[in-house]
Amino acid sequence: MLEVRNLVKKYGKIVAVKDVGFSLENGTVGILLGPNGAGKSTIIKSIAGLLRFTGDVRIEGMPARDVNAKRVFAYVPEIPAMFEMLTVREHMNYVKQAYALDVTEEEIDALLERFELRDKQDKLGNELSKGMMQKVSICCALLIKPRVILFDEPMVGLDPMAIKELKNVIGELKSDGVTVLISTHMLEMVEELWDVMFVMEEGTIIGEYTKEDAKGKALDELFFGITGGEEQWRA
Ligand SMILES: Nc1ncnc2c1ncn2[C@@H]1O[C@H](COP(=O)(O)OP(=O)(O)OP(=O)(O)O)[C@@H](O)[C@H]1O
Repeated sequence: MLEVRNLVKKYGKIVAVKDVGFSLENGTVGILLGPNGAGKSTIIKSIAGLLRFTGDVRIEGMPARDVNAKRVFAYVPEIPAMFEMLTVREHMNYVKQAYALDVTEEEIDALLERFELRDKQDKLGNELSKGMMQKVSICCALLIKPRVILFDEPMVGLDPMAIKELKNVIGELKSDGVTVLISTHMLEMVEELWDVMFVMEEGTIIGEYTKEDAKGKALDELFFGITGGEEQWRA
């Protein structure tokens, strides 16, 4: 479960996130939608503990900064950060050791296989394409077996096979009761996955809809309805 209360983030005089609050139950997929600059990444980075902010963020009921919360939390950033001199497999082993995970080499093999990285496992971080880095980042996040996972624009830069696999993974996480929050512009990619949609504009959540509220409407139809139409979005 993920709970966010009274989240405010300022960059100097710019108030990027204005008193945002929402919660996501176990086994639900929340989607953060909104135009460029709405504050989506700032929310994701605040939850991930990468920014100073005011407010309260709880992971499985624990303050997000608590080490026990961090143990069950994973974050896949928009721009993957690699260790230049570690191979793909060494990245996985690094996470395994840092989190003292009880995962086998076979489990690592299976994850690498899923994301077509098995034959790239000996490549160094600085020898990878952006899409490969993203896939390594996803594999490292999944290795933790998190209870709460955040994805910032996860589909951008992935090839169709990886997008398909990622969608399968998100479906499996959901069935396993994991809480998933995804920030994205690619509405069509998350159409079958979402349970709750949070529409952001200028640092606030201006609309929150569940799949039941949507009554079969497509995600883009709902989104453009709330934000004032497709023309405004494209402007
Ligand atoms: N490091 C920073 N310093 C100053 N202002 C920032 C910084 N990062 C973001 N902002 C500002 O905060 C606001 C929210 O930005 P944020 O990146 O959270 O939006 P976003 O919804 O994720 O946008 P996008 O869809 O373009 O990724 C914007 O006005 C942006 O200019």
